[in-house]
Amino acid sequence: MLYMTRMDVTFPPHLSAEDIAVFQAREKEYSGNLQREGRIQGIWRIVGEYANHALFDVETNDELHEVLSGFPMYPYMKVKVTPLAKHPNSIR
Ligand SMILES: O=C(O)C[C@H]1C=CC(=O)O1
Repeated sequence: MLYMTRMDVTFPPHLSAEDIAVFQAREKEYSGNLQREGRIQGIWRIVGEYANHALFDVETNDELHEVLSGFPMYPYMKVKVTPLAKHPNSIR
């Protein structure tokens, strides 16, 4: 099942630049693993925002929730999920 997500990241002001760098490194590793596994099909930066759109391919809502809540930055993310169905005009 395909899901388009939007993740907005807001770090609390008490986190230092070093704390944030650690989160970013952990996030890169976690996200890279999901991309290598094919559970993230693509991820794009939303221009001008600390936010992304990502296309997930997972089996169930529960799996998506597990994957999303495993992101190291999850406590600092607002996530919007859009489930995708086949468009009747799609040629693929
Ligand atoms: O930098 C971001 O957009 C936050 C984060 C969420 C997933 C990911 O790979 O990075």
